[in-house]
Amino acid sequence: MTTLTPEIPKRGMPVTIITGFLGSGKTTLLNQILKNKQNLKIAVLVNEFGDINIDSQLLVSIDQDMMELSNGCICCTINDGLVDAVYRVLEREDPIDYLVIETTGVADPLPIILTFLGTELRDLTNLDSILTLVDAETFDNQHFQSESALKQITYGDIILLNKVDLVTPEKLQALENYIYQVKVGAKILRTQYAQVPLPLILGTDLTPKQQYISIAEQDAHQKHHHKHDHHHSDHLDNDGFISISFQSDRPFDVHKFETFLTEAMPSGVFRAKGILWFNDSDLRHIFQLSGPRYNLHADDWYSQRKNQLVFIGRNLNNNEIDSQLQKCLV
Ligand SMILES: Nc1nc2c(ncn2[C@@H]2O[C@H](COP(=O)(O)OP(=O)(O)OP(=O)(O)O)[C@@H](O)[C@H]2O)c(=O)[nH]1
Repeated sequence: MTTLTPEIPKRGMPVTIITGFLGSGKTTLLNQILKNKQNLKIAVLVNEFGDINIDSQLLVSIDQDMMELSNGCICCTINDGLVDAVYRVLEREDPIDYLVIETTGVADPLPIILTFLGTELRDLTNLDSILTLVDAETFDNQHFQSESALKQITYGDIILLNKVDLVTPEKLQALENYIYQVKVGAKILRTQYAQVPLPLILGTDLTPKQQYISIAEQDAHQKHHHKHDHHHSDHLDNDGFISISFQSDRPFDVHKFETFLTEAMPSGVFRAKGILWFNDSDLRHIFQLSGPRYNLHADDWYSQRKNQLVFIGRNLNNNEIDSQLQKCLV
């Protein structure tokens, strides 16, 4: 990772949007940016699909420049929340150099792009680039039967083909060929743990703004004539992903939890993450499940001990997951 900081243009607060499907490495990239930002004052906006914000607790630096938007997706249900949050960043007394937004894994980037280029935010901000993470291990030409996963590539100014450590060179080449088919002339960077020199991804001014401004103007014109707003994203219906959360002030029995993972995890779960408290440990355990893999790693508690878990997938039964987890509590 180079230590150079990018040249940031002066007009309007630059904004970079990080998108990519569930578990592709968005929070990992955000952490790389925060670790290597040097003197750049970066504000971070993290949007999570579930009603508990796990990601914000896993960021390297959590301070007043970080805002969470949980319990909905900024591309649809809580778009107003996005606008308000951006205004709060703009109104800060000590000016911010750069805003980075992490979207949910099921977000359609277009409504978010249009929020920046089709409102008065257009003059106050400078949409710099859309970065799209692609999980090289789990992504294929079925793109999880998710329209959003495909749109994330279509609207990505830079595609970070991540997790290259988990696949063969042949699979990587095949994926690149597929991405070039979906997006002619795509800019693809191969990454492991989203490591990339910051000047390659920040301050690049790659978003084709004029193109989106025309779409926004067309939308406004159609709205004026009472036509349907076709850029409202209905991805939740299309893609069928739902999120289930579990919280408890009691610890888990580690063996029971492991049995849950190996024997009772519903097959519809595509992504899970959590901060776990086990009765026989003084450490907090970060739990990550993404596609076929899961891992647990331990570090110190910074907050009151409790269990917090989020499961994202299709056809999930809240009661079933809840009762399985209740049984793991001590
Ligand atoms: N082996 C490997 N694991 C990776 C790589 N990048 C990220 N991961 C792991 O993949 C899991 C998911 O990474 P995140 O950065 O949380 O993914 P995300 O896109 O933010 O996930 P959501 O916010 O839930 O959509 C974590 O366990 C990461 O440590 C990589 O390049 N190689």
